[in-house]
Amino acid sequence: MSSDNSLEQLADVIESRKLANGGDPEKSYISRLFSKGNDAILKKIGEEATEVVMAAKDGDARKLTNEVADLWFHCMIALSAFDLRPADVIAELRRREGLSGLEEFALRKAQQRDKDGE
Ligand SMILES: N=c1c2ncn([C@@H]3O[C@H](COP(=O)(O)OP(=O)(O)OP(=O)(O)O)[C@@H](O)[C@H]3O)c2ncn1[C@@H]1O[C@H](COP(=O)(O)O)[C@@H](O)[C@H]1O
Repeated sequence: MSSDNSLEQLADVIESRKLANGGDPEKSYISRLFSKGNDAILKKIGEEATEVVMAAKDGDARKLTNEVADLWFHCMIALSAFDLRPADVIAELRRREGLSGLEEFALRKAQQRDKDGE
């Protein structure tokens, strides 16, 4: 199974856990998080990102894998809250393929200068 498929399958589960789709905060962690609102979801992303940094600093590869999984999972809940899908993020990454980060940065700065000069 491709990783794209795994992410899309998890996104389907997350979608099904929305309260509007019958998700039950008593039975589902995801539904409980949705019931707490966007701030709670974003707070979890901040916590999980910090845990990723700590695991990497500790040099603990297994912990890093677990923490990145937690981070991706909570980012997917945030995407779902904004009615976005993993495919939207993958499309954005594909759009960037072949464009060096440094080139992209220079392009963005030039566009900003043009905009400021308007
Ligand atoms: N991939 C995950 C997944 N990853 C992490 N988590 C939960 O995310 C929570 C956050 O972890 P923390 O380390 O912050 O622990 P916590 O107990 O919440 O800590 P505090 O917030 O209380 O500080 C934990 O309860 C994990 O169980 C997940 N919960 C669900 N899934 C997937 O979502 C599916 C549906 O889950 P439910 O919505 O619970 O049915 C599952 O079958 C899984 O496939």
